[in-house]
Amino acid sequence: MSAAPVLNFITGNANKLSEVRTILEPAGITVRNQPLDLPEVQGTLEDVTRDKCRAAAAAVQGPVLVEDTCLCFDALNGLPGPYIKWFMQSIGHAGLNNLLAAYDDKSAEAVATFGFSQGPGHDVLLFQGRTKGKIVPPRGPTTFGWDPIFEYDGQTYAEMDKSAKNKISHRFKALEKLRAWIEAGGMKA
Ligand SMILES: O=P(O)(O)OP(=O)(O)OP(=O)(O)OC[C@H]1O[C@@H](n2cnc3c(O)ncnc32)[C@H](O)[C@@H]1O
Ligand SMILES: [Mg+2]
Repeated sequence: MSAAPVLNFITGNANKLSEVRTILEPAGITVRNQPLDLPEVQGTLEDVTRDKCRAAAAAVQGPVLVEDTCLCFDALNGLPGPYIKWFMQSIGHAGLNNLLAAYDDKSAEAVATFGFSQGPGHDVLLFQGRTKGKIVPPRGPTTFGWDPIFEYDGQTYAEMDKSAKNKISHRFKALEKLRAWIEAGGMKA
């Protein structure tokens, strides 16, 4: 019998860590964590995650999992995208709504891109999940980032039960791909 898979998820975000654990642990995958604050380059969603993963592997000198989350507004050709963290910190929920005031199209996509590396010098494998929704004035608890302004099927992420979010979220869809790869023996290759 092979040993149960263990991932070292490098993130400083406690909410992300909690969702990843909730989604992967029922599949028998153990998620450890080192809360390093990694530098994040500018570029495509994939560039950002690849670079973050290489930096994490170099920092811990071993196998790592990282994730970068983007919130892409269709009317703005995908922006703020990977820069959503800085937009959230500087203009908040109201400012993000105001960015779309001039447009009828409020549609947006939440994207999670996980990167896995066996360690320094190894390739970075990407696992991406996308969920479409729309940007609305905030509703629900303000526990996690932009959850209150991202509406999916009539409810904001913040209004949904955690278990409901974890069945349709960008993060869940990306982790389904990661889980399938692990179950196919990918981590041992
Ligand atoms: O250490 P890392 O993993 O980088 O954690 P972070 O908080 O810096 O996260 P990102 O660089 O991926 O930036 C994404 C931003 O989007 C927020 N965010 C990520 N996932 C979210 C989700 O599912 N719902 C709401 N907000 C989310 C998060 O709080 C950040 O402000
Ligand atoms: Mg970050």
